[in-house]
Amino acid sequence: MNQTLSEQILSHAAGREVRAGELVVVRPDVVMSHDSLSPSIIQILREEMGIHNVKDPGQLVIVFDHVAPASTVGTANAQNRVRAFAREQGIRLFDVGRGICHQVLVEEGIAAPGKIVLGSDSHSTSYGSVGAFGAGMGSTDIALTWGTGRNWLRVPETVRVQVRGRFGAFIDAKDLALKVCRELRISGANYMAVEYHGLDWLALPGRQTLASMAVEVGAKVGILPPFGEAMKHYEVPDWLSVDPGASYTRSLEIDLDELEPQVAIPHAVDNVADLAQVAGTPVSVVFLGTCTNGRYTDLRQTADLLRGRRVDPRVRFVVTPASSVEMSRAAADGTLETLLAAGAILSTPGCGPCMGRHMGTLGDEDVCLSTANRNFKGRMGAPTSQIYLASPAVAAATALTGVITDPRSL
Ligand SMILES: CC(C)[C@H](C(=O)O)[C@@H](O)C(=O)O
Ligand code: SF4
Repeated sequence: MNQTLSEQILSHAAGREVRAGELVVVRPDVVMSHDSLSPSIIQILREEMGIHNVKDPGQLVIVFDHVAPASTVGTANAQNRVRAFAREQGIRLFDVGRGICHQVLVEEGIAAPGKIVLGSDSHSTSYGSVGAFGAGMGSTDIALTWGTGRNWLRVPETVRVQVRGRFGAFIDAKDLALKVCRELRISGANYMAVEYHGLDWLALPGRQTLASMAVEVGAKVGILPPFGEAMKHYEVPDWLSVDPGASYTRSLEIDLDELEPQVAIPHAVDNVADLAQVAGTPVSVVFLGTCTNGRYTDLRQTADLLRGRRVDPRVRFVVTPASSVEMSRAAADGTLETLLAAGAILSTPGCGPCMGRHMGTLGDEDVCLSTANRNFKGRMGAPTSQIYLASPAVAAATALTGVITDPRSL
């Protein structure tokens, strides 16, 4: 034994004991793709690889989330082609409005402890929130898996993040994720797994925030052991455990008792500072959403801070729930009503303006405080726009004042 979580999962899949650095050929349990890349995956499969049918339709899932509903005739036609392909091949498809792929696969129980879930999306690290080996791959690799049912992987080395203490008021998993980006930097865990320990008490949404952002330090996988409160209804395979003898490439310790609200400053996710350093920066847009922070708990926390107040008139406050399920929960208990009464603009569940393609694209000189995971130049629209990344609590405080604000000061 003496294995990291990734080594255990890949050993199980390979049918032999493997170690970091080895290559394995595996049959992933799930292969996810979305509206953004499925058209090119179909083209690569059929035209470049000359394979007409997918090997195992039951292994595949397609989710329409990136530009959903379609914004142009081109995207509408592309989505229709993917719908026809999925019907013809018998592939499960979650259509427009169901939500962001990473949220949907967790909600549906498709991503589960010990499974290998490959996705045509870099934030497929998200599946590590439930103890799956979740990894992103490009269109060609995903097409190969569609055609053969298999793919190869290099067993990743692992960075261990040992967490102590508890979050202070208005500080949460997003601040921890940004702090990890600050410490490890953008390529600090290139092709590695980031394994979080000491968070058995953390609820599922926070686990998802952490796992989704692992890719921002270059990681192939971001994984939390599937044990503790949030995982008590999950079935964990008996071969998967936390192995005290596992060896890690690097260990990082973070004390939550000392963690301040963190903000990523334009234009890099690892350009992170304590909020105090950027407090008072004026913004024109606040965006609450994405696979990192668009869940019910994020909406609820924001609504609690906005209740009975109005968003600053200089700010467009865009809210995009991560899924239809999260949105329904927020509708059922008045969370949405509170957000709307405060002046929020509500959009269809999905990626929303995260990639700048629709529903809130930034114009020249716009400054956005976003709960997303990336703030690269031009990511949400105009190259002259700027994106700051922070937690939902910071987003709420900033929406109220029109300048980057510490929620503890409200
Ligand atoms: C469109 C997709 C391939 C992309 C990704 O891989 O992450 C997107 O989801 C993103 O967040 O930039
Ligand atoms: S919400 Fe943003 S980061 Fe997440 S999958 Fe969609 S585009 Fe990518």
